[in-house]
Amino acid sequence: MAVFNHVSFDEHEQVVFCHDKQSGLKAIIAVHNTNLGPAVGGCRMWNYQSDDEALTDVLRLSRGMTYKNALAGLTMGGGKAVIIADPKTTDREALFLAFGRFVNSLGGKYYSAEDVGVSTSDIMIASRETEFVAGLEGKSGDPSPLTALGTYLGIKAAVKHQRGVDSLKGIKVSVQGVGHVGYYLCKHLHDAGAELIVTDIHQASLDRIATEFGATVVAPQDIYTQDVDVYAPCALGATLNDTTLPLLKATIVAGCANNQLAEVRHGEKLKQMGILYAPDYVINAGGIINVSFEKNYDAAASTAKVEQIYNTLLTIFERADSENRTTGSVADEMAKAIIDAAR
Ligand SMILES: NC(=O)C1=CN([C@@H]2O[C@H](COP(=O)(O)OP(=O)(O)OC[C@H]3O[C@@H](n4cnc5c(N)ncnc54)[C@H](O)[C@@H]3O)[C@@H](O)[C@H]2O)C=CC1
Ligand SMILES: O=C(O)CCC(=O)C(=O)O
Repeated sequence: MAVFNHVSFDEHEQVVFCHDKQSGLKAIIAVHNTNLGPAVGGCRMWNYQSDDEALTDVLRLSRGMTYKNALAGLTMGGGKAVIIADPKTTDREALFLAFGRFVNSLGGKYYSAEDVGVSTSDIMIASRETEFVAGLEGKSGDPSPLTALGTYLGIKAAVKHQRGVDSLKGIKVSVQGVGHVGYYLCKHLHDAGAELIVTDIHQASLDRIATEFGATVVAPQDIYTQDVDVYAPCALGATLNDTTLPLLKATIVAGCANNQLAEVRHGEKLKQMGILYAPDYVINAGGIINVSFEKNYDAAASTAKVEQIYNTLLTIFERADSENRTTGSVADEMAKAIIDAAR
């Protein structure tokens, strides 16, 4: 398994492979860039099919955090961790204590938090071994509601830019993945009068959304072909790829998932298809913004900063149009300027 020659290696500062025999923990922590401050990003727990799949994920996710944190105006670098294990594992205490010890061993170069498969209670366990975790109960807590708020405002910005309207009433949105963030996003969209078409691989999560928000439920493979205005990817990454793009009927892609584009060229393809893409790390920054308030938590200040995502996206959309570029390349250029200036 190559690291330095890996296709997703992007001058990462440090990649740490962690193994704890007693708990069985197998994890990888990737510190991408610390120009702006200590690397901060959540921990994902997933049933990776191979170590290489886990490495690819953590390299891509940590790079995304560097760009996300920079563009959100945070004095934090980018990092991420993955734990190679079934996210439904019930015996989690030893695992997260061991994870906390590895995070601690980095001495504050990397701060961890929640991501897919990892909840606030897991991070609370890790916090018994390290101070370098965030998203704790009694402090900033679960980041998902703020990620959902930012994503909802990002959808509004995209609709405003493309159609010139402020309201989401009657707008059809397909949501792929109704977990922590997807649930709160559906609530915002439902309250705003949008029509929801949802999918997930967990029936119980779907039942809740159908009951509470009157959403139409479709099978996972059918989500791409829905006749909707907006497709909101809110599960795992790389769902915008050669197979799915030709199926899309939506004219806007705006969701909370990290690493939505399988490759950069899929951003070009979306542009050619006339589909407005809200760059993932811009629209989904609400959680990390909330986490950045961990030390002196101030809900109003956090919410106000998350609300800035709306204007940041409008700026990106307008620049992409006027310069005839993809929204992703405009966002990357803006983020890189901030990261390089801090070097
Ligand atoms: N939780 C947060 O605050 C943040 C989350 N994100 C990203 O947002 C996405 C969702 O995160 P969470 O809601 O926290 O995770 P989650 O694990 O609570 O929810 C993900 C949902 O997607 C479903 N899912 C998985 N594979 C699927 C498939 N093939 N088709 C349909 N559904 C599928 C899962 O069953 C689950 O319900 C992830 O990509 C995460 O990295 C990004 C920023 C912050
Ligand atoms: O929201 C979080 O839990 C931390 C930030 C993060 O990992 C992310 O934005 O992907």
